[in-house]
Amino acid sequence: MSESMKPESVLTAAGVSMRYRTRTGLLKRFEHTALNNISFALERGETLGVVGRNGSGKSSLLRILAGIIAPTSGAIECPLGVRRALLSLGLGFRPDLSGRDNALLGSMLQGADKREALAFLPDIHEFSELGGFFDKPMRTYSAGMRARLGFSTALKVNVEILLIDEVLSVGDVHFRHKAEKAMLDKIHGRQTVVFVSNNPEQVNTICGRAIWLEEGRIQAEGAAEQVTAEYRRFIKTLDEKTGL
Ligand SMILES: Nc1ncnc2c1ncn2[C@@H]1O[C@H](COP(=O)(O)OP(=O)(O)OP(=O)(O)O)[C@@H](O)[C@H]1O
Repeated sequence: MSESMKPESVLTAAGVSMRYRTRTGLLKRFEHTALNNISFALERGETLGVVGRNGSGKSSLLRILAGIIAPTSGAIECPLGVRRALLSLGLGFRPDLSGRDNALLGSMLQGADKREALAFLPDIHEFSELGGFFDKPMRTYSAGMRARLGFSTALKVNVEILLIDEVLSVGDVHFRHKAEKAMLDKIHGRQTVVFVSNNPEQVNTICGRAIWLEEGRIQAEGAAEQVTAEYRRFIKTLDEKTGL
């Protein structure tokens, strides 16, 4: 491959570890290693899937990639000015504000100026299919409705790296199909995405490359098809062990 054809890393994780300390009693602390020495490079324009069981460290990794929490050791290297947005259920919404105001705030938090953010609102309203609920406080929303608003807002805003945590797993089938199609359009438009899901089929459809996390370590990394097949085999073995 010539120098000019080489994929360009837009973010790298170098030996990232995350240990959570929780106080479990007056003199007792519990320490848990959620991520253990994770290293990978994210190429500009790629869609990287992250699969793994509950508690394997997927959300912790996304929050670290977004810069919301700092790793206990290791580092995330990302050039200054590269905008990252985390799309996650129940994150960052103000329950007493309406969907409209949250969409406005969310767009501005993700780097849009006020005029741009105001101009996004009709499209966000339409894509989310929230109808009259768009002007109701978000505390009245179901989980699926919150996901619709979050997804529709993130879709509109232009960030270099979109970090998506499980949001396609909620909402009804119609919205899921629509969201998947919109994601694929964005991906073809050279959006860089990290996509976390418990659903290997979905990762296979959407992602080119994938990482499988197991107990905070990278268990496999490579073409999405291969990694998800390995992950499925692992789940099947677990199912068999439990007599399922
Ligand atoms: N703030 C926290 N304090 C203490 N422990 C935490 C905290 N956040 C996560 N953990 C622990 O770290 C581990 C990884 O959690 P994480 O949410 O990253 O996993 P996950 O793969 O996203 O799980 P799920 O699929 O269930 O969402 C879990 O054992 C969890 O209990």
